[in-house]
Amino acid sequence: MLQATNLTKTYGEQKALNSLNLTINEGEIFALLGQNGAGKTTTINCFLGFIQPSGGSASINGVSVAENPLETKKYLAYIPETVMLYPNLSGIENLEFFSSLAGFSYEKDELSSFLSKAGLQNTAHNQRVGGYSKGMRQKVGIAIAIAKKAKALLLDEPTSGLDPKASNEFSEILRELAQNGTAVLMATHDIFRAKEVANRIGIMKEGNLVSVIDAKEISANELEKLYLQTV
Ligand SMILES: Nc1ncnc2c1ncn2[C@@H]1O[C@H](COP(=O)(O)OP(=O)(O)OP(=O)(O)O)[C@@H](O)[C@H]1O
Repeated sequence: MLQATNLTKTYGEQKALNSLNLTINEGEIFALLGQNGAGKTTTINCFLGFIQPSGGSASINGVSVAENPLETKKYLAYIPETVMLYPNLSGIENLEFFSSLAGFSYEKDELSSFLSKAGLQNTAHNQRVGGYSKGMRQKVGIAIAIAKKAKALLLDEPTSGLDPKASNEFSEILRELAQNGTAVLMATHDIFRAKEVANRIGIMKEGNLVSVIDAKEISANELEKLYLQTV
């Protein structure tokens, strides 16, 4: 579903991303770990079409992002560290607006059911987003992904700043989305969360994907050791 082929991004002399080869299948959650500056956000931005690769390609559902950015955006949902929403609109109104941008028109009760699926408590659906906690805003981001029927979900440090319970709930919902066939690529600094939620974990260093590990085959402690040895 998500495929990087020799994907490279250079800034002057510096290789932010060096010939990345990676395939993430439907229903799979892939977590990218790596120090600040390792190339995680660059990878995500290439899939989003926010930056043009210097070489190689990123494709989604077999379609090249660089050649067909409008088409590939239809397959995608993106959750950054802080989901940007309109603070004066309610959760439902934000969801209505962002799903309409993606070409979907839903009744209020359908919008409400997407927010519930994303784990947002019913009492919050009609409240202004300006009063939401960070975790509640992230859940609206998930609801947008559900409403867009995204085939691929890209997340950049989505649980940073969430309390452990909110982070755990977030992971549960990611797993449900994956079970329904979504391919998930998540950049994170949270080794424990990566181990808990992902099927495979990649460790990046200086633009290179240096290890890819099956999450079932490693404990959180072993993963931390491997991470520290790698970066
Ligand atoms: N617009 C830019 N101009 C020049 N260099 C850039 C630009 N964007 C990113 N870089 C460089 O590319 C490298 C990879 O950055 P990237 O943001 O992908 O790292 P990251 O792994 O996401 O880090 P973090 O964990 O801090 O988010 C870094 O060395 C960064 O300085």
